[in-house]
Amino acid sequence: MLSLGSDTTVLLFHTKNLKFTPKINTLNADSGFSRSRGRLNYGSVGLKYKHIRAVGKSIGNDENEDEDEDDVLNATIEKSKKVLALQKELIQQIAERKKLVSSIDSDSIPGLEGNGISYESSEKSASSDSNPQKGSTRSGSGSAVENQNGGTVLRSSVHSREKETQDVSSAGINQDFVEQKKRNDAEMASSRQRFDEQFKNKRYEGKKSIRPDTVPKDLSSNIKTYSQKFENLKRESESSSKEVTNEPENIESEGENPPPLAGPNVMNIILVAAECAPWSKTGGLGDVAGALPKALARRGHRVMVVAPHYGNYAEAQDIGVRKRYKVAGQDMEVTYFQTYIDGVDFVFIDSPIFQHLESNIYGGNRVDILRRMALFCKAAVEVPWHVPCGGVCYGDGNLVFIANDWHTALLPVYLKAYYRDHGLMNYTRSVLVIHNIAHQGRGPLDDFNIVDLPGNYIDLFRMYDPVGGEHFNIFAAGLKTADRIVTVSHGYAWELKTSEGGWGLNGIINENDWKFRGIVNGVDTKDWNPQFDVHLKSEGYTNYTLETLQTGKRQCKAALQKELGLPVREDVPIIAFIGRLDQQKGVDLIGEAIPWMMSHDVQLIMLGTGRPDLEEMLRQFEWQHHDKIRGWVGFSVKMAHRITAGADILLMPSRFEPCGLNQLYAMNYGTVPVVHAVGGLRDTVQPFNPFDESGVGWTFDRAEANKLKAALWNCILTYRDYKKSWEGIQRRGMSQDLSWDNAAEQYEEVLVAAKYQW
Ligand SMILES: Nc1ncnc2c1ncn2[C@@H]1O[C@H](COP(=O)(O)OP(=O)(O)O[C@H]2O[C@H](CO)[C@@H](O)[C@H](O)[C@H]2O)[C@@H](O)[C@H]1O
Repeated sequence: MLSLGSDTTVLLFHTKNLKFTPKINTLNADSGFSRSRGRLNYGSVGLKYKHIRAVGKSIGNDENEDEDEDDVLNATIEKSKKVLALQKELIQQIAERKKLVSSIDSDSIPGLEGNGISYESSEKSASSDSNPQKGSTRSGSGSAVENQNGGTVLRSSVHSREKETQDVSSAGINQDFVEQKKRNDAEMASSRQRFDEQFKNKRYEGKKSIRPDTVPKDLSSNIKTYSQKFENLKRESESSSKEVTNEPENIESEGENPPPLAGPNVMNIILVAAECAPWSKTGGLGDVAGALPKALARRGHRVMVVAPHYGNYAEAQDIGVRKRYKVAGQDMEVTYFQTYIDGVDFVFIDSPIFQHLESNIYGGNRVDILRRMALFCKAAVEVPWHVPCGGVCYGDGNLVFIANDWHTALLPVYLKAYYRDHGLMNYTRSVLVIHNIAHQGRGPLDDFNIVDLPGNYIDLFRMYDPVGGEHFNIFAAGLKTADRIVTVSHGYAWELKTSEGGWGLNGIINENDWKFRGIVNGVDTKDWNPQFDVHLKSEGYTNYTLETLQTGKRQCKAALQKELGLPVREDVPIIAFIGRLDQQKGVDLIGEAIPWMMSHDVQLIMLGTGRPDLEEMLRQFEWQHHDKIRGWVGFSVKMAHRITAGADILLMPSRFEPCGLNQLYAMNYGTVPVVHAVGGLRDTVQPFNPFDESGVGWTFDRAEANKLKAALWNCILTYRDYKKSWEGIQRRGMSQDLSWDNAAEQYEEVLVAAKYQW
């Protein structure tokens, strides 16, 4: 019989399933060998399954086989126990680490007052190990301590903070600190890496231990028994770990889940936006800020959204952290509110200048808005240092910010000017997303004084165009400074590089083409899903699915007609428009087409706010055609959902449309889009082809009323006379995977590219 020395770190197996090359240290030949077994060393992938036996197929008598299977089972259970012990140990470490960090004063970040950043806090906050600054041991400023996991944290005092402020040089940055910080960085990074690896390996081992696909194939017959025993062990472990702390519940249960989809690319991501649904929303940006982070979190990343605190949000708690920042020479205090929903940390920055603006986010004069956005970006960059989420700050290692539109385009600039230029936040990157290039944060060059940057930074903002002459342009500076640029569709990515579509920034975008990419937005399939939509649960509306499309939609249509006081008729097509009333959305083209539309048997429902003349136009049309038109002037999320469900056709004659979300929502609800083939609309609405019954809507190639009418007419005809084709269009629209998951995967590629860019 061929046997193995039982203490050898060895493998004996002849399985085709395991592809690594084993080291055979000891191998004793014997007669009557019936199977191979031994120990596996997975060292090359960081796993040490020293006590698992890999059992080869087959040969041998039954008695031995039973015995061996028992052995195998016992070995597997033994191994499971060990993995659980490891998990417990990890949980214990986390609990201890939490205790440690909560006892640490976070005020260890040096003052950068000359650049408008000041640090005066009266609270205690936890700090992450990954923040190299916090490990600074500059004399008098604090003492670095190594925590159990190899991370380093700093104790500092109010005294030390004052001293730091005095030490700030005329350039605004403490040079002593920077030098010391650079020396510490390497040490800190390797200590961080040690911790990460230790953590990762333990998590991985935990996962490996129970995923059937990681158990050698020959054990498959035992998996059932094994799983049963493992479940018992797990339950045991669950009850004991809950006593330690409630947070690691996730970590422990990770053993049950597959590894994160992001695999080794898992990182810390902070999306920063001026609006975030459902708390604040004027349009698509709010939707994206509310949904994309959740999809990134589903891939295994640690994700945070930072938005201003415009109102009192029931879910968010004041975490008691206070910081002060200077904006245009004025000292401003911010506080932080935080909540955790669907795997994402939502952090709201509170300041008197944001309060009560929830329905007027971009209100006020140019300077007011600029001051708000400057304060917001300054505070947002430091959130990973100051705001503990689940007890631990994100820190600035392995971190990527996602800034959005001109409102947060200052963030990449601050990240560079205040930190990266001074050897701080070395492992932090920024990505800037263009949702709409038409708004750029333009102003006179004097606006540079408001953003508090070193004089040499003015050139990043300086722009010239034939209309505005020389001016100050925030978007331009953000695009140049960000590590990567994304826009929200491929079509718009192409358009942005043209003089017609780039709105003066096409030159910069072309120069930075190497770091620029289009990624089509997705749909929040929890919020915008006819099956679960909370706005369809009352007043005659109903939830529906692909299977119940016909009955469900019919019921929603009747409820909508009833709610709006239109004749309740099943046979008349309802045409809808939802959106901001401005030049971009082409509402005026609908206005031009209304006399023609009214000559046909249709109903038209328009929901929007914006330009006063266009709002007035909506009211007028309703007044003139009261039996056929409803023009709802206002912002109503509930009505947007109900219209999307109850209408047959959604009109989007946008002059330009970076992506467009309403057409995606419409298709999800079996509502057929008729759109101008531009930007993201062209990417997402495949025109109907009656010959092969393909496509999901209608498109027209120029933003002109006649083109709109022609496309709409074909659509109405199909609705009336070709019911089968109509249903096919609806079904194809609903069957698409429009979720954020695809987009999140592509964002991840961009974030990884940014991470490895130096
Ligand atoms: N009166 C009203 N009442 C209730 N809800 C209303 C409303 N008016 C608009 N909405 C809602 O606001 C959102 C609008 O999203 P869009 O993507 O169509 O446009 P927006 O131009 O704001 O976004 C920009 O950013 C997004 C996100 O990247 C891009 O898709 C888009 O092309 C770009 O112009 C939708 O959720 C819509 O239902």
